Amino acid sequence: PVSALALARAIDAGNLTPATAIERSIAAIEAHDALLGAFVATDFDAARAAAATATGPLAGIALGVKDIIDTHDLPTAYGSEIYAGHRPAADAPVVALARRAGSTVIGKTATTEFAYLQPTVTRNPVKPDHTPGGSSSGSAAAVGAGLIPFALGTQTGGSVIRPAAFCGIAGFKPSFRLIPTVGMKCFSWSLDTIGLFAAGIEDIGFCATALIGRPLRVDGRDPGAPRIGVARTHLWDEASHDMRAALETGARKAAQAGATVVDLEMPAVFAEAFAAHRVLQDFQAAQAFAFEVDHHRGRLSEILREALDHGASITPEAYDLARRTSRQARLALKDLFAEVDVILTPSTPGAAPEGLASTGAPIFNKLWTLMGTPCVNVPGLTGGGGLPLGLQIVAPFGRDLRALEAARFLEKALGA
Ligand SMILES: NC(=O)CC(=O)O
Repeated sequence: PVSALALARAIDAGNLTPATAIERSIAAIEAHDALLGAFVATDFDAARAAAATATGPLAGIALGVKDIIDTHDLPTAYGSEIYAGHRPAADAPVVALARRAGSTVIGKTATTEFAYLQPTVTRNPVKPDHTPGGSSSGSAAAVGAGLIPFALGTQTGGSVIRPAAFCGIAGFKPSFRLIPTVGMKCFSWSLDTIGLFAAGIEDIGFCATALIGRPLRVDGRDPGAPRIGVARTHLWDEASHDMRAALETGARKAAQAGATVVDLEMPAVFAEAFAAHRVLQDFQAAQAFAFEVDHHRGRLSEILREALDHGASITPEAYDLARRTSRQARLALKDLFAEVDVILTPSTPGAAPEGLASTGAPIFNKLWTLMGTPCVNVPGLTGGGGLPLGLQIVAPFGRDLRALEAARFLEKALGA
């Protein structure tokens, strides 16, 4: 993968121009994307024109925008034929902010249908006969393949952390509502979160700082060793042998690097909140997609129709109970983080599944998306067969810098 921070430093030093940096990304996309299938729309002439006058911290940084997020100058189809050729009148605010910071939107990256579970055509950059994960498939694959240094994605279940893990790159799902979701096709208004993909943790911190103007950089800093709680969760039996070994390796190397590492028992309320995620998500999606169900039901995938029908069957009382359970779990987080700074837990059940029929399971992500806590995928480990395995760092709500600092600590402890 290409480091956004290294590119920005070369440009700042006058050793590279933004135009040349963008040409490199264009050449890489032209050379490799026919096989990878990471992009669904590009406009290289517009990208060249933007790069020629780019200024700001992200000048020369080619940005891939997940096609669930509106752009005014590129079609936005949300991964569905229903919206083929759809041209929003305006950029989503997150895209406008990225352009304002100097980045060049080089294309729209492939999303699964409406950012749910029906896969798109994108392949895994490490092993093309495996899935790159979803729903931010194109963004993770494009960064993982080194085509671009920075991409935007979204997460409602596990759609940033899981593909980042499968593609061997850094993924950041910030605290809920840190970045505006306006202009992103809504799936669930209580869960939808915009996230970032980049080569490593320092690149994420650099891009996030430039994008939203918060001090989130972790390069050139040493905040000290974090106190880490290892959470195997109630889903531990679903983790593969490789992922179990990876978590133990991450815990051991963090301790060797000076971190305090303890095992965390997750109270039952978190398993209840995990179950509540589906109720809340599907209930909201059934309403968010009322238009598509009423006008284009036959053009929805079976897996999405099932979720929307399930959502339509949920009573307001059951939905309200799910919200109460979520609130109880968020309150219980205070106790969980009493003795530790961050939580270490798997990013996925294992390595990227073979084939493109599934984007894998978001089971190690959904709880944290519901909690609204900042999550970071830390790359660096691999399983049998050489596929990447990601470890997830979770920090308390609003402690995004702490999440990134601990993620950088772990990334260094793993050898990067
Ligand atoms: N939208 C989502 O987050 C669903 C998934 O995890 O793939």
